[in-house]
Amino acid sequence: MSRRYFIAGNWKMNKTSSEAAALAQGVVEAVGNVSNVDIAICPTFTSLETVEKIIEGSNVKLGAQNMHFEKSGAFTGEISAAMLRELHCAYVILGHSERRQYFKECDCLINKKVKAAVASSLKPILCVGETLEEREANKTIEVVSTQTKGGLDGLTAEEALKVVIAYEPVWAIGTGKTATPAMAQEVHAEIRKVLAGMFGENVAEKIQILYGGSMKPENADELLAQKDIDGGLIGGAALKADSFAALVNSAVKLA
Ligand SMILES: O=C(CO)COP(=O)(O)O
Repeated sequence: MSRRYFIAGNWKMNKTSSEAAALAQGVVEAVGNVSNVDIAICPTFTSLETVEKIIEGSNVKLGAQNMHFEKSGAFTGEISAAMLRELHCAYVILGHSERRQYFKECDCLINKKVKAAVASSLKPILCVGETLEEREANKTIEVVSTQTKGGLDGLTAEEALKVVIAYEPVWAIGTGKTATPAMAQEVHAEIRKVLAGMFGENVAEKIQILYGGSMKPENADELLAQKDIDGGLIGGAALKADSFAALVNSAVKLA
């Protein structure tokens, strides 16, 4: 496969800076030398600087969990792309279902953030995924296609190559319920078709599409073995260095 595997940890609103430092240290010790798989950890804003100092010089990259699309200004409580770049963030998670659900983020807003991230040389990890209700109404492909198109609207093919997509079925996040490898593969293949339609097949073949939703060491091998699953965006299992390392090692075996 020409695409590299990518394992990213989304720590969500967990870990104080001192706790984050300990976890980052554990991750670096376990997988900091891995070179054939892309690895990132995404702590809270308040821990970015601390974590960056720990992972510096290793193969573990830094990511943030959100950002504002404006460069600066009167946006109390918000963080800009330039602020993240100065802390050496390489990635930013955008459009996570928790942001869509609890903070009412829509495709149009997420699209502005994706464009602002790319313009600042931050790689967006654009999250898409259906709710249980949408899956039961057979709307999975429609929802995921709309979110993918909406999030990437107006990007050039060259810009699209800087984006990572994460398919995260909402009903699988934090629930212990995982999409079966076949279910996930089906949606990943559809996302790649949407990308091919927007940017051409050559570009679509190069874009990493991660799976997220109760991914853990016990189910990772089978998920990662699917043709269009290029890695994982990990929540709960990324909060312990040993389980995160086990996930990275699943990818290492297949790489
Ligand atoms: O939302 C997720 C990653 O962004 C997945 O979370 P869990 O791995 O805890 O299900």
